[in-house]
Amino acid sequence: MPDEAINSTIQTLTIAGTDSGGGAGVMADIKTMQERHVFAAAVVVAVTAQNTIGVQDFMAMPKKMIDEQFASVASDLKIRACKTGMLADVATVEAVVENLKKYDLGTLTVDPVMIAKGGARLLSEDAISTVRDKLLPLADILTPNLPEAEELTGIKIEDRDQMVVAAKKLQAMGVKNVLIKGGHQTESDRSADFTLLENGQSFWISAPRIDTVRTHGTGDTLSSCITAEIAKGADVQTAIRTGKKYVQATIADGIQVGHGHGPLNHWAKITDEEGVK
Ligand SMILES: Nc1ncnc2c1ncn2[C@@H]1O[C@H](COP(=O)(O)OP(=O)(O)OP(=O)(O)O)[C@@H](O)[C@H]1O
Ligand SMILES: Cc1ncc(CO)c(N)n1
Repeated sequence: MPDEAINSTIQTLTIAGTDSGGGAGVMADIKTMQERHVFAAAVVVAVTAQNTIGVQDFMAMPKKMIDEQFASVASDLKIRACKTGMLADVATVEAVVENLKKYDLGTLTVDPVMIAKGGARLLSEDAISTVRDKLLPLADILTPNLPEAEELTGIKIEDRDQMVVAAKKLQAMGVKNVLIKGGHQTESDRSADFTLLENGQSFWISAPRIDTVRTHGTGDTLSSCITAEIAKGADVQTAIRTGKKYVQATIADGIQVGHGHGPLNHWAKITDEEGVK
C-alpha cells in the first residue's frame, strides 16, 4: 500500500503531562481529539499524581524516553497537527524543542501551561524564559491564559486593552497567531478570549461565564480542539471558534466527578445555544 494510503486517517499528537484524575493534560487532550474525530497520539513528557483537588506529585520523563517517544511516533505515524501542554522544567522544554525541530509534526499549538487550577506549578520558574526564547518561535498558535500571558510578556493585564497589547508583544516574540484566554477574568459575566492572527487581523470571542468550579482542563480542551480542527483543514479563526463552542458545551453540560475543580464533559455536543459570539 502506498504511504499516503497507510496514513490517510487524520492524526494529531499531544506532547504533555498526564493527569491521573483524568480531567486535564494528556487525558483531556486525547478525549477532546477523539470527540472531534481525529486520531490522537501522545508523547508523555511528565506524569502527575493529580485529582480534582490538586497535584499531589509529579515527575518529568528522562530525555532519552522523550526522544524515543518522538522517534516512535515520527517514524510510523503522519501527524498533521500537534500541541504542547505541561512541560515541567528546563530540560523537558529543551528536549521537546529539539524534537519539534527534528521532525515534521504539522501545525504546532503551544499551550504554555504554568500553574494548575489548584495552584501547583507545572512549569518551573526558571523554565519560563526557555519557553519564551526557544519554544515560542516555533509556535503557529499560542494559547496563554491571563497569568501566563503576564509571565511571558511582563505586562500586568487588567483590562481588554492590555490583552491586545500583550498579544502584540507575544507576536513580536515570534509566535504567528496568539489567543489570549480570558477564563481568569472572573469579574465579567462573559468569558472573552482575544485572538491576533498572523495577518494582523484580530477578533474577540466571548461566551456566558458559567458559575461552576468544574473547569479543570478547560485550557487543554480548547487547545486540543483547535489542534484537531486544524488537522482537519480548518483555518485558524474557524478552529478557534469551534474550540470555544466546544469548551463552552463541555462546561455547560457538566458531569459530577471529584470533590474539587471537576473535569469537563468531553462527550457534550456543540449546540447553537452556547451563546458564543
Ligand atoms: N466558568 C467559565 N465559563 C465559561 N467559559 C470559561 C469558564 N472558565 C474558562 N472558560 C473558557 O475556557 C477556555 C480556557 O480558558 P482558561 O483561562 O480557563 O484556561 P486555562 O487557565 O489554561 O485552563 P486550565 O489550566 O484549567 O487548563 C477559555 O475559552 C475561557 O474563556
Ligand atoms: C498534566 C496537566 N497538564 C495541564 C494542566 C492544566 O490544566 C494540568 N492541571 N495537569
